[in-house]
Amino acid sequence: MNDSPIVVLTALDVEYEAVREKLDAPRVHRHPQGTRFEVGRLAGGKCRIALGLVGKGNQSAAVLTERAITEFSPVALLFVGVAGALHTHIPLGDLVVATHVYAFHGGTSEDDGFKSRPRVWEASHGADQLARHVARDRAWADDGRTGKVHFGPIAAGEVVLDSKVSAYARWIRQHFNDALAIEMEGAGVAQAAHLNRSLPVVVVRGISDRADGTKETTDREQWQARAVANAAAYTVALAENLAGEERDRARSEANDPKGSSDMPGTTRNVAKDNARVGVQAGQVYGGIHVSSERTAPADPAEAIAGLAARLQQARTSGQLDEDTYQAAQAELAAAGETLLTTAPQDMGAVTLALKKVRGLVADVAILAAEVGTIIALVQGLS
Ligand SMILES: Nc1nc2c([nH]c(=O)n2[C@H]2C[C@H](O)[C@@H](COP(=O)(O)OP(=O)(O)OP(=O)(O)O)O2)c(=O)[nH]1
Repeated sequence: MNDSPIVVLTALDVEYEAVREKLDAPRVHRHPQGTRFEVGRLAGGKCRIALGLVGKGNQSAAVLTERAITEFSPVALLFVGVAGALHTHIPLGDLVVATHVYAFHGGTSEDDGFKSRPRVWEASHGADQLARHVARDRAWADDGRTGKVHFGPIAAGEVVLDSKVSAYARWIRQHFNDALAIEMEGAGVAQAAHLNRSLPVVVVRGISDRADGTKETTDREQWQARAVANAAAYTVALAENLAGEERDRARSEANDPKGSSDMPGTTRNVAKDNARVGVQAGQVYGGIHVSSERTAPADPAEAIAGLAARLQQARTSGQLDEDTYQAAQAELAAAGETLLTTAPQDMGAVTLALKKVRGLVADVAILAAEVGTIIALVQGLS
């Protein structure tokens, strides 16, 4: 089953903290270029979240969204943050979920004035439907939250709007009249998701100011923390639902109901060494998995090299945090080196290093089992 996480991105520390506190013992996942993510399961839930901080603005949001997608291959991407309301019927603390995101800055300046050339990204149908379902269900608001969820366009630009009468305010009212909220990252995130096979993305914003000249006051009244707490509660419920749908999809793919009764769920043909396996079938129903069954190499050095590659994969997929990964690789390298320089009857040091690796990767059962197999191989040498 696909255990890819759902990536949740935020711009401000207050937003990051609101999501982080929903995670059970998150582990740091460090990208080689220094970006730090935290990966963990939702407390009391099944969904795995990779949480990141992209900072303010569409440009860094786009670059770091791309980075997060490459790093985690998520099943969906959620952006959680605060925003200014553009319509007076949306009170502070309510949520706006983007049906589409306008990048409102595009345009051409001509002799007779500025002409709008916006770009727009629409939420995927499935994600939009699920987001509305979670909003209706309101289980996320069980702890007494009162915020309402509104669905509509969000305008994303490069300025913090804090006026009702400025040129920007007039521009947005005139050209993006149906936008419910304004913020600074949605366009970058949506663009990056679009460039990655239109990965489903949902932008969730808690309304923390009215974009009308009173932002300083509402900020002082802690509306950012209050609004984003609502947004985070809703978002984690949405993440659980998205992950649940993904599990259902994977399960139904595995037990395809169209499968014929005389075809068993799983047929295993294992070829070893140079043997060949042929399959003849008129019609095959259900998911087909073609894979070579990995048989453990008999050579411990080869087995150690293979394990090093799988440690790297586990780090990339978020199963191992950066510090654990580095420590395990260091012990494994020591084991590999000692193996090459030590007489077969004196393999104690190699076994000890491998046992340390096994302790470090104990949380990932398949890796721990693989280390166990290598230990047995090494012990067989002496
Ligand atoms: N464009 C825009 N973004 C907003 C507004 N309100 C709001 O919360 N946001 C979102 C998008 C940004 O991630 C972030 C900007 O808010 P901020 O509090 O950091 O803005 P600021 O630069 O005035 O804050 P400060 O550091 O000067 O205190 O919050 C708004 O009215 N316009």
